[in-house]
Amino acid sequence: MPKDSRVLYARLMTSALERLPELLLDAVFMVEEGGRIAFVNPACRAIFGYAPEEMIGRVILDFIHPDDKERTIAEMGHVLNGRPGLGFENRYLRKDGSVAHIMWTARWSPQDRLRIGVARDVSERKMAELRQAGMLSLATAAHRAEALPELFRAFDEILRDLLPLRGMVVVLQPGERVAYASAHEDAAPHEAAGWRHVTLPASGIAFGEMRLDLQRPGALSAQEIDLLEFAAGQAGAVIERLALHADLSHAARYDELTGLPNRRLFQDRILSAIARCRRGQSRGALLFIDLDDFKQVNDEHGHLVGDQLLHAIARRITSCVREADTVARIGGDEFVALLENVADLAQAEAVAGKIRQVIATPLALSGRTLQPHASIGIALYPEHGEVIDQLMRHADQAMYAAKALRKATAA
Ligand SMILES: Nc1nc2c(ncn2[C@@H]2O[C@H](COP(=O)(O)OP(=O)(O)OP(=O)(O)O)[C@@H](O)[C@H]2O)c(=O)[nH]1
Repeated sequence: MPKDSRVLYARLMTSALERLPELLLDAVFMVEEGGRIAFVNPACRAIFGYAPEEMIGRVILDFIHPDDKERTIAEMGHVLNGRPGLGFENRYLRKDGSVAHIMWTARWSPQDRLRIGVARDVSERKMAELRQAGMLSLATAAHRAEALPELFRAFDEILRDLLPLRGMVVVLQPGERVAYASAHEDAAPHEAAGWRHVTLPASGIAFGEMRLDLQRPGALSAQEIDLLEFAAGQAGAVIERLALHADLSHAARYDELTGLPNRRLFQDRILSAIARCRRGQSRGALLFIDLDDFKQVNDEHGHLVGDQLLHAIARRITSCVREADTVARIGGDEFVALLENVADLAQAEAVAGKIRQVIATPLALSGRTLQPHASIGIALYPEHGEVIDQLMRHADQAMYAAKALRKATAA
């Protein structure tokens, strides 16, 4: 290099080096042993929102996010003991109150008795990582949820770390039923403007809304809106799954035509009724009710009228027993009634007589009048059996005997 060029180059280098603190995009700090800031370059304004003169002379810990103070003090101790700090990350509070995620390199200069630190704003990368982790947490919570309040409580907690969220209300259709609420008492009503409403969708239908009380409702970033929509999509899928589960679980235990418990649920009910009778040393009765000549109704008037009759019979039997008693449909035209705290056989017979009588009331169906009849067999706990099979067999046989007697009398 010619001498003139070398001189020019050296001059340029000196000038650039002199202006280096202003040119750097990272913030360079010099911090005294006690933590007081001795110097910071102008880059601090873009990163922290403060001018250098607002930071110099103050203790650096005052700017740190309260939750990160403890581990930052520990890290400072390591640097002071001569271990260079590389890649340490913590959070600072900007002048506007928002959070800045910072990555540090720092070393202790013994002869200057200063800690030299270079701070890089990694907020964008950090937020992207947190959002990614947040989405995973939302999906996991959605996968695990067995009830909606539990789901929205988890969502509330996850979203609070990622959004300026103050409170959340979830309303479901129909009827705007509030499924979850964590809003502050002094918050504006969640129907008011200022709350952000996000639709809960599933299979193209809106199930309701998540309503969010945000510190800056109008100024969410595209990524924050994506996150909210992801949460809403996950919640919609859970609502759909729980509704389907409720449907299936109901269908497994109840008879579709009459709405009465089916044979399976009846088995559970009779088991617990027997246990209660045993504990309370009380008596229970099992009534086996079978319609007479029901096949004829189907044959003469059609299956639909048969269905309507079964539905009406279910209502009629139910009207004769106490609320705590169980009426179930266990077969085509077979019903059972489970009566607890029965004094004696006479009392069970009185209920059976009432059922027989109510069933026999003439019934107008699709323009015809039907007069159904039923045969009823009774089994008493513990006299006729102490386990289900014995009781069922006894009631079944008693019903057949009653039916045979009726047929013989009618003949
Ligand atoms: N409409 C309708 N019919 C049903 C249903 N389930 C079973 N059935 C019919 O109920 C009838 C029961 O017939 P049976 O057990 O012979 O009883 P029944 O005609 O009442 O004769 P007895 O009990 O001897 O008096 C059959 O024809 C079945 O097809 C149902 O859900 N709806």
